[in-house]
Amino acid sequence: MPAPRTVLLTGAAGGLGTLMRGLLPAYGYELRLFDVTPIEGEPDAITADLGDKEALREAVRGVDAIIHLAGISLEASFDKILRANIEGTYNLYEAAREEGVRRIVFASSNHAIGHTPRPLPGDPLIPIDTPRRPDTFYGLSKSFGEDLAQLYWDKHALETVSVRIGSCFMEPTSVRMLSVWMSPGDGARLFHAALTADEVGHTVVYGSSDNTRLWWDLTTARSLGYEPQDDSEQYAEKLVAEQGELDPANPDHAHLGGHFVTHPPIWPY
Ligand SMILES: NC(=O)C1=CN([C@@H]2O[C@H](COP(=O)(O)OP(=O)(O)OC[C@H]3O[C@@H](n4cnc5c(N)ncnc54)[C@H](O)[C@@H]3O)[C@@H](O)[C@H]2O)C=CC1
Ligand SMILES: O=C(O)[C@H]1OC(=O)[C@H](O)[C@@H](O)[C@@H]1O
Repeated sequence: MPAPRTVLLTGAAGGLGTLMRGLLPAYGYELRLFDVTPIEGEPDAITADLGDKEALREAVRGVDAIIHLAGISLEASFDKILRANIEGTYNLYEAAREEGVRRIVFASSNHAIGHTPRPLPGDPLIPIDTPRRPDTFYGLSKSFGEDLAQLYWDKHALETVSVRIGSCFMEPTSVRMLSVWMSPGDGARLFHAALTADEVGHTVVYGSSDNTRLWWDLTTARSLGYEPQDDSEQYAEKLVAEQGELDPANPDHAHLGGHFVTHPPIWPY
């Protein structure tokens, strides 16, 4: 596939979308922005809901690829998750199929496998083909998104890289995040690799930096050409001093999904 140039960025108003709006243009992409929340200073951004099939069809028309970040990013009622993440992602894939878009990079999440026990020091890394074990309706919607991506590859030759993102923020803010953090710079490197790698079919990868305390295997991400540059360990001393090391007897620390397993943060809207 020729390297994409015009890329639709859904969820462009959100935290990750804002970081990627800042970083991806340096790779030569022209971003078309889409979000239900208006974006200040971006008069050309498309302000629409993932439930608006006509707006989606227009938004995807003529783009070379899509980075799909839009949706509810924490736990919410099943009805809300159904509309935004399940139906919304389906609507996006249908629009992409109808308009002949060749590749989607899907923001999946570690919460699709959040109920997996976290590896203890010395245990093997979690492989990419570990069974899905969602920790929330939110994680379940990401599991659905990965299956939808597989269906659209097998049936319609629409390619996807599903990125099971750990935590992509400026800095890690918890001891758990030392294992799952993806620096914004590494996030942009990974999205760029996912947009440009040859023949990805449907490839699932973990999205994180090359953290000293990494829990999962980055082999499939690296196979796309991703070369992470960052490691959360520089933040470890401060965070461990404040919070202590993870305690395997604490249910909030026992699984990949952390407190999403026991006390998931609820989406505010
Ligand atoms: N930031 C992170 O560390 C991680 C993020 N992700 C995924 O990456 C994506 C982006 O995450 P964040 O930026 O952190 O979330 P966020 O909540 O800051 O941004 C999500 C954006 O999607 C938009 N949105 C929600 N429902 C919509 C709808 N029905 N139609 C159109 N737009 C809608 C919101 O307005 C918001 O701007 C999400 O899909 C999230 O599940 C996954 C794992 C970790
Ligand atoms: O596990 C995590 O830390 C992250 O996972 C996600 O899927 C959420 O969208 C993000 O807000 C969390 O911070």
